[in-house]
Amino acid sequence: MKHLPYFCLGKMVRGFGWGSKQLDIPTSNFPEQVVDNLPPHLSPGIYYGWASVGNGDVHKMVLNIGWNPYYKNTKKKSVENYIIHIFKEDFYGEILYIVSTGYIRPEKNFSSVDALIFAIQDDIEEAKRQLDLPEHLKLKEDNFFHIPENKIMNGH
Ligand SMILES: Cc1cc2nc3c(=O)[nH]c(=O)nc-3n(C[C@H](O)[C@H](O)[C@H](O)COP(=O)(O)O)c2cc1C
Ligand SMILES: Nc1ncnc2c1ncn2[C@@H]1O[C@H](COP(=O)(O)OP(=O)(O)O)[C@@H](O)[C@H]1O
Ligand SMILES: [Mg+2]
Repeated sequence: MKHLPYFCLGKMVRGFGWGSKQLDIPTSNFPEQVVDNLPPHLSPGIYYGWASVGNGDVHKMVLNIGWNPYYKNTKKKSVENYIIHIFKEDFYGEILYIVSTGYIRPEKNFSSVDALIFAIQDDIEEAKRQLDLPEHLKLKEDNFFHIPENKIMNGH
């Protein structure tokens, strides 16, 4: 996609609480300000890229932009990341820095929660493979991940 890579950052907020409870795949959700400021040409769907919590280590991630059709969330567009790393605790309120480097697929509806989980696991495997390719790997070292929190103006 020609508008990638897409860089963005924001303070993590609470979502619907479905990610860890029902799917065992927690997703850190961006605030409304980030969702409303997405470039219009960035299509909803599943992406992969790199993420860092509060200037910490940079990890592989998968990103979902959309309306979670399985949960019939038609009202509120969400932008959420599963970071491919085990964290010891939650990090609500911290700043998440991400860069999306590639697109996987559109959001879909599923006939069961297990089918949704399998699809997300496939996305995670695809992300891991793609992000090892040099064109994606190079973004892991981008200076964007080292912007100190006190230098961030208006979320950019
Ligand atoms: C990589 C990835 C792919 C996803 N794909 C879909 C999808 O195709 N359809 C869907 O309804 N939800 C999809 N989801 C969204 C989950 O339904 C979502 O993470 C869940 O609703 C958690 O929401 P919450 O953070 O508000 O609790 C995806 C999430 C991730 C991280
Ligand atoms: N690997 C991870 N990726 C993303 N979020 C994680 C991860 N591990 C722990 N978390 C925490 O889990 C929270 C999200 O859980 P989730 O069940 O999706 O709830 P919510 O609906 O509030 O987003 C994140 O905000 C973050 O603090
Ligand atoms: Mg979430």
